[in-house]
Amino acid sequence: MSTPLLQVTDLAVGYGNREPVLRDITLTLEAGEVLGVVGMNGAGKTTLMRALSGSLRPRSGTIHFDGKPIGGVNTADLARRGLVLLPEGHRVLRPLTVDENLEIATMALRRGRVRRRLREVRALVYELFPILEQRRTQLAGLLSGGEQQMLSLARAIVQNPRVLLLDEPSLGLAPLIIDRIYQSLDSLRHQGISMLIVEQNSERVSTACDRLIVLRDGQVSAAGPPAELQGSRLHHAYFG
Ligand SMILES: Nc1ncnc2c1ncn2[C@@H]1O[C@H](COP(=O)(O)OP(=O)(O)OP(=O)(O)O)[C@@H](O)[C@H]1O
Repeated sequence: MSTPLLQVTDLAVGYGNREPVLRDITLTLEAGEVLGVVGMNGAGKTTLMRALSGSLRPRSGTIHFDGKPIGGVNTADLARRGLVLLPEGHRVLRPLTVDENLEIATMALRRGRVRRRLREVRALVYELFPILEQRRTQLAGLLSGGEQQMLSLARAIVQNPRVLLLDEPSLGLAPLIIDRIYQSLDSLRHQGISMLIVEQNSERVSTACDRLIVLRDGQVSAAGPPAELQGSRLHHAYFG
């Protein structure tokens, strides 16, 4: 079997001197796969994302990306290697226009050929989200919540990810907009981007992922194909 893109083994993560929030976390993300991670409030989902994206150092255990250990590697270096986090909430530069938001994200890539990359990025992003093209000269802070989430996702895509870590991409959005976001995730998947999607509610992510992992109280309480994690099994995994 090929090496998984992400391999997390016996991971423990915590804050300060307190007891670890996450314990014994073992999971894999294969190339081309979409993995859903769900669980109720406080289960540790965001903490997992922080550990995977380099903002929290593991207490113990290992994280490998593309076969190499990455525990302790910082977020910017991980993004350059292709492991990119879309954090919770809409991270856009509110006083700048949509187009400027894309431009800044592209310039942050540091290497040359920014102009050419910017042309590619615009073509890709505006095909994925035609509404953003209509709004390209509008200030990001004046966009709707859904449009800000699209722009936030666009800024992540600019970084050319191999793996996208998405922390509650549907948070606070209307059902129609959530569908729009998930459609775009589906097309990114067809472009070869692997994803780990965290959601509090399993309903929407279950339709989009190959495998679902449930976290409860900092540990994996169930894992399997979404079709097998439903009803009382899912309820028990969430609540015990
Ligand atoms: N910066 C922090 N400092 C200390 N404790 C924290 C910090 N962030 C989270 N925690 C604690 O870690 C535990 C897990 O929180 P986390 O945010 O990872 O859960 P979550 O599953 O993402 O919840 P939510 O769905 O509400 O975002 C909680 O008990 C929380 O209080």
